[in-house]
Amino acid sequence: MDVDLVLLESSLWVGKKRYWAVLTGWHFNWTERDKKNREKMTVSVPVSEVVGVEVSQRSQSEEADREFTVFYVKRTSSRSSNQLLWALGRTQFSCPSRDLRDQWLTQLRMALKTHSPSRPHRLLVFINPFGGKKQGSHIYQSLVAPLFELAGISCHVVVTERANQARDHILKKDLTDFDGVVCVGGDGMFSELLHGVIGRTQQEAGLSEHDPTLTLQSCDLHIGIIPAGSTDCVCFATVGVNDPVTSALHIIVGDSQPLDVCSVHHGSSLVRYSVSLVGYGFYGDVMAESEKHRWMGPLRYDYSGALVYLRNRSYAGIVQYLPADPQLSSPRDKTRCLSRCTVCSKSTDRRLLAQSTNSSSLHGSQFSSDSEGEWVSVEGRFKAVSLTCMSSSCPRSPLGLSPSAHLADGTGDLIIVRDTHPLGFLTFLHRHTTTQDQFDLPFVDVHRVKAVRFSLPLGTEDNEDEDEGTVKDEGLVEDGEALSKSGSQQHLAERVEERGMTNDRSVKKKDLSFGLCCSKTPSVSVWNCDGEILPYPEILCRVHGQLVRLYARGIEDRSAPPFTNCKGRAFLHN
Ligand SMILES: CCCCCCCCCCCCC/C=C/[C@@H](O)[C@H](CO)NC(=O)CCCCCCCCCCCCCCC
Ligand SMILES: Nc1ncnc2c1ncn2[C@@H]1O[C@H](COP(=O)(O)OP(=O)(O)OP(=O)(O)O)[C@@H](O)[C@H]1O
Ligand SMILES: [Ca+2]
Repeated sequence: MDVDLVLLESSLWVGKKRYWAVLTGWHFNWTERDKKNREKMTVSVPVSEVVGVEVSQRSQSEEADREFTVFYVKRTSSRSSNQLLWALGRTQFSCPSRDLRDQWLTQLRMALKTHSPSRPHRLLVFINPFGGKKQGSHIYQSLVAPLFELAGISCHVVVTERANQARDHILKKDLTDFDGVVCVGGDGMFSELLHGVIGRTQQEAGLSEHDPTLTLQSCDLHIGIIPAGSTDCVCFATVGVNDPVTSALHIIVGDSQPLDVCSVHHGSSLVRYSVSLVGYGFYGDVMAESEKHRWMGPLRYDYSGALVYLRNRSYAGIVQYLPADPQLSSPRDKTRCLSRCTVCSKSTDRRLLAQSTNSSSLHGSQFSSDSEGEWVSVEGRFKAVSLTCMSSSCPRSPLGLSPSAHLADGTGDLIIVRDTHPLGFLTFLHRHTTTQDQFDLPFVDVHRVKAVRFSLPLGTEDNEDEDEGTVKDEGLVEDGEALSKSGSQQHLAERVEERGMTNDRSVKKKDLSFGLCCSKTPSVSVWNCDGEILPYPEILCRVHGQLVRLYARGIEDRSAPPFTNCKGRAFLHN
């Protein structure tokens, strides 16, 4: 039963105003009282959102000895975008006596310990000094580190010197002291942490990541994201805004958001994990093109997007998918996955039930296609084929690639854009930036799925060397590790070009060797996997429900009804 017992209550002063303050296990409330002792507005802070409590920093004086300051999460609106931000609120209280001040300090600190137990105490922080606008180190030092210090979190900070350093650190070093890992960077940095955390967990559980039918072990180590990249899609889609202070506060209060992860396989090897976009055709070509223009920073995507759009390419392929249960939800049901989403909670319940009824546990058990239903096949020419495990909203597209996708329902949304005239495709793209339905177009289909397979029709040029062997055989996976960006990304991009798959330069290369017969546009594209290029078209994707946990709580619903206090009176939530 949810009994909200009073731990401490007394009169307190804030400036010249007198308040009646009440601390229960769940809330710290203070209500202004006028001279006639009538109650005015109450401010209420959930104990779970108290960041810290401090004695007065002023030089010792009798007055200062009776003061304490409470720091807490305060919700504000961004002036430019009207998004909900979290900021640090602070209120300095003055007590009638030093004794009472000490009681408040003790009770508040105790309430924090007992009623907010999932907070991290020690974090491993990786800063990419070169992500986005190269502000990672500055953002961390000026905005984040002071908040962690205030909250009593101790951090081991690694400023990366190379790509994949964070991933390798997580895979190999002793992590026993850490409650979570945090990246200061963009989606690429998040992806490093994702691969490190999943890989480490499977190593310790003795499970092979390469077998797409295995149910992987979900990861306990939480991941925090301080956005400092170019797109920061994972942060935006799980928090609702790209703001370092908001993200730092979600980490401090120990929020926990499960997240679906898609494993991408080629031949008999795992290639990568993805949480946001596995995209072929347009998004693959944009990523391949944008790697050549990294120096432009975040603008490279618009520039490359326009170039690729103007090329007006489409690609032949066979898309097969395993549909999710249509009774549970639909990508066109116009709902949004918000904080405490019921669709995701039901998925959690089903997972827990499956675990408890399975004699051992779900981990390591087989995902059998037979028991999972029938594969559906679609063959044709496509402008874009995209799979996303979540909405993939970002500042460029505030509702995302699939506005009704769920963060933690164990499914992904497959978006198939068939070949169409350029104006139609532009309409589709443009709708990502508005509230218009991008799926309400005759050449677009969207399906909620558990797995996807993509292959090339027989006779497609790339088939010649595609079926030669696994990814490993081609030397693209080193020691069974997932592919990585930057250094190896460069290498991959070169290989892509050599194979004449993505861009005009590659066509020229082919022209040199094959003459006129190959002056047509490339017949295959590449996959964009959360910003990484996969230079072979034939892949199998499987969605793993709630494989990792982030320090986030999903997007908060701004239209939620106002809180009421224990006496039923309306009050302000800080
Ligand atoms: C008319 C305006 C159309 C604007 C269309 C905007 C659509 C935006 C959709 C964004 C979806 C982001 C999904 C997130 C993916 C991340 O995991 C990944 C890693 O960070 N980022 C990208 O792949 C980065 C992908 C970036 C894709 C940018 C595409 C920009 C298209 C611009 C088209 C211009 C046409 C102009 C015609 C002359
Ligand atoms: N010190 C480093 N030097 C070079 N590359 C690095 C370094 N540290 C990390 N990286 C790599 O840089 C890549 C890009 O970084 P990051 O994701 O932080 O920024 P971004 O690409 O600008 O943002 P986004 O991924 O959101 O588009 C990552 O894939 C990461 O592996
Ligand atoms: Ca999902």
